[in-house]
Amino acid sequence: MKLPVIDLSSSDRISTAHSIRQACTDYGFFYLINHGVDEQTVFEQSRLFFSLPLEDKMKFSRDVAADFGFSPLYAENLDSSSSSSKAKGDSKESFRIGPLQNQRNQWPSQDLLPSWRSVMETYYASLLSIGKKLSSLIALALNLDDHFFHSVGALDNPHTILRLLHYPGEMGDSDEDGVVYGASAHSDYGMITLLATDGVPGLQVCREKLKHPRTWENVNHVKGAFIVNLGDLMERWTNCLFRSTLHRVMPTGKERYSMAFFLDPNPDCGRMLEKLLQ
Ligand SMILES: O=C(O)CCC(=O)C(=O)O
Ligand SMILES: [Fe+2]
Repeated sequence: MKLPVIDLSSSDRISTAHSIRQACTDYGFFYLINHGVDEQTVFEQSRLFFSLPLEDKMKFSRDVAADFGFSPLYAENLDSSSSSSKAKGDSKESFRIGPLQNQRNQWPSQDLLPSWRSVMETYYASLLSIGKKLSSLIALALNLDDHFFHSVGALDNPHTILRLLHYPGEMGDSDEDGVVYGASAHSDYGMITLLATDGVPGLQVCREKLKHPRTWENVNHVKGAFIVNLGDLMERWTNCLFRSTLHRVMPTGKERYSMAFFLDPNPDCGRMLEKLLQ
């Protein structure tokens, strides 16, 4: 599948906004290039964490209340329609980092992984800044003022999550409960997701989520590009003009790493929006 490419460094914001509008209407997915971030050292740190023995990783096991920290293999099933309680979860392990100021974040100690926290914090801050730039382009793409998402408070203490992912690469052997996925079919929930992948294939999208049987197309890795996709909230906010596209990760037999940054609004901004629209 050939997704549109958006150049974040282009000085022609109007034409960039036009391309974003087209990409979000047609696909809900696009590549973002020239964003100025090198994610290789972040991938290295992520690999270091996931290479730790399971018992060490479990010490950072997700705090249920805050949803931050480590989540082991099969702990999660992203496909809400696969309701069988027997169904095996997704074949991936993950580590979630919430807003940097959140006290519930779990950080491996300096003795364990000396550069981990600082590398993650720097990456997090860069992604937040890219996400904010992108949201002003998305506002322009919706024929709104480029400060729109700022002015409704969406980007004031936004609800951000950086999710480091590791797919061990085992081929999902199907059992009586069905296939084991890397990440089962889902759409993201919020506003914008910025995804960095390591070049190992597996990510697929389904452009027509209401059509059955579903057709899945591979999303290729483009070196240095983020894969951007929109979440359900953006689809809803735009009355389905922009798409929140169904996607999944299939195991290919190869180990795979990715990092998803979810930029979701401040949970209170809905009230501001409602007032604005009255
Ligand atoms: O690992 C990937 O490429 C996709 C991950 C994903 O879709 C998610 O975490 O929401
Ligand atoms: Fe996703």
